Amino acid sequence: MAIEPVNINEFQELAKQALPKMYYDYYTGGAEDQYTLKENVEAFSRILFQPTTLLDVSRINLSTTVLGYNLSSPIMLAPTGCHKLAHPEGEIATARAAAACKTIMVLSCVSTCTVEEVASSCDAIRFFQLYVYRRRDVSSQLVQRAERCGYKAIVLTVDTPRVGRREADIKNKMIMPEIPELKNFEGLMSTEVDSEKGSKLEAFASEILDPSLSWKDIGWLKSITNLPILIKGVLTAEDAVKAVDVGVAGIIVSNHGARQLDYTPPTISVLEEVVQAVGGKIPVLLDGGVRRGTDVFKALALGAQAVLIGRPVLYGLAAMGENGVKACHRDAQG
Ligand SMILES: Cc1cc2nc3c(=O)[nH]c(=O)nc-3n(C[C@H](O)[C@H](O)[C@H](O)COP(=O)(O)O)c2cc1C
Ligand SMILES: CCCCC(=O)C(=O)O
Repeated sequence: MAIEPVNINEFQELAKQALPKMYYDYYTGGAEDQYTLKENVEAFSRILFQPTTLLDVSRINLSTTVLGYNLSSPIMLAPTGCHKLAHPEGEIATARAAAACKTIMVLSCVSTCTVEEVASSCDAIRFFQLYVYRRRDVSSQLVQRAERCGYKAIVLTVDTPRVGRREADIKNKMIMPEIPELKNFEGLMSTEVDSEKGSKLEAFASEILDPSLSWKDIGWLKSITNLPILIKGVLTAEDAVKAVDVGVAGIIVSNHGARQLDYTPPTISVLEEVVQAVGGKIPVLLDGGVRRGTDVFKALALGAQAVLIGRPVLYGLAAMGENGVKACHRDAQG
């Protein structure tokens, strides 16, 4: 079916046609029953507008700022792993699209282009997403490399003490990280997995991720970087208050695109609670299920400074490379 995509769902269809089933399932899937996966999208549909009319909308301005950086619209690119599974140019194509769209790209630390390659490919504003490894020295070297090559903030993901049970990946025996290489770790840590059963990603992650990560480690992270730190994976007022107390620069309300703990609430349903707890002290961002402009508007109306899109970027990349990412960023406004 040759279609001219006009929205993210149509890009998803193109990505499905373009990708081997193993990779499409990895990108699109969620954890366990995928209850939260559906809810992330459907919870947006349950919020309706009460529009007022006869307002002058002849001049509108979608631009905003995040941590002082100017964005053309309040839609950033969420960190997602392994872009070379979608397209041979990998994260470089994504970064170029981010630069063209004047938005911020958050580079995943499980990327298939190195932090340096992405940095030198274009002048996109980049944040660096961090997982904390059992080998703290590997985490700190990555943070220092990101800082040296101009990343503007560290996004610490806190919802992944281990990788969620993604049943499609288990069935498919998902072979990432062997193909393609997780280039950031070259010379730092082996990415070979000694497991013939199930998802290699899950086996790899349980070997490397530090499940003891806790609030006290924010102090450690602050001690190794001067960059502002955002915490990604907050879903309650209680954690939002703790995040403010430990002095981070921002919060991302996220359930990891429903790939981690299933039966967490859809992100849009807890946004208001988090925003109220934060009380304007630091910016609150949101990701999870954002597929079009009305979703973005709902998140802003409930207090988010901006949103991030995860899968839409991968669908665009798989369908049409850099141009596809640009088109999906545009379609997320429409
Ligand atoms: C294939 C895939 C890989 C991801 N990899 C990462 C990652 O490396 N680090 C991270 O913090 N979040 C990761 N995420 C979660 C995203 O940053 C984001 O929270 C989520 O995709 C948002 O939901 P959406 O896909 O519905 O937009 C990943 C998500 C997907 C779909
Ligand atoms: C070790 C984590 C791999 C990337 C990831 O976060 C995801 O697939 O959701």
